[in-house]
Amino acid sequence: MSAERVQEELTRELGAGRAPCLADRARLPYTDAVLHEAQRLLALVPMSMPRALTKTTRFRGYTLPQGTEVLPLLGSILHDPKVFQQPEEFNPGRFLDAEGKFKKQESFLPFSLGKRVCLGEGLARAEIFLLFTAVLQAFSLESPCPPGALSLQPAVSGLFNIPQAFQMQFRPH
Ligand code: HEM
Repeated sequence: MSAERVQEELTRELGAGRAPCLADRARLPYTDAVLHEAQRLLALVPMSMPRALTKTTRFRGYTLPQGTEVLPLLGSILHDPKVFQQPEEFNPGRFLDAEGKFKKQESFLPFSLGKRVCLGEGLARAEIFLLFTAVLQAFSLESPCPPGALSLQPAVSGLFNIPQAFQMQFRPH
């Protein structure tokens, strides 16, 4: 989906007026979908944190001895083509149902899951929503070069996926 189209939809949904608060999330499904899709595509922590097996385990025909290090590949879940078709494309529609309501995806796991799930998930999700909605409601964002020329591939990929640096113009609405 083109950057212009996403921005148009966001401007339509957010409108002008006071900056949204967390209670507004439910009435801003498109915005929520855009923020989920940005997190999915970036996959900030692609390998989660290393684990070690506490006991010898049989898995898919292999015997893995106690102590084996395991790296859960969150990036491969977030880019799984069986769940997210054309996973390298930015498409907020993945998180919307036919009526335009926000649709949860079980495979949306940028914060991992289980006992060691990210402790800051609630805070991070709140901050992302509040910051982006406040900025997008007050400004139009424009790229000095054609948005299609910007690479969505991370500049560095390791423990974290670090996005490419790019320039952006902020114009007040
Ligand atoms: C978009 C932002 C963030 C993402 C995508 C993220 C993602 C993650 C991931 C994937 C893990 C590894 C979980 C695992 O081992 O299975 C983790 C762990 C952790 N995160 Fe975050 N995180 C974010 C922001 C934050 C913030 C803002 C805080 C604190 C205020 C935070 C605190 C922690 C802590 C303390 C752990 C270790 C939990 C444990 O091992 O028990 N994170 N995070």
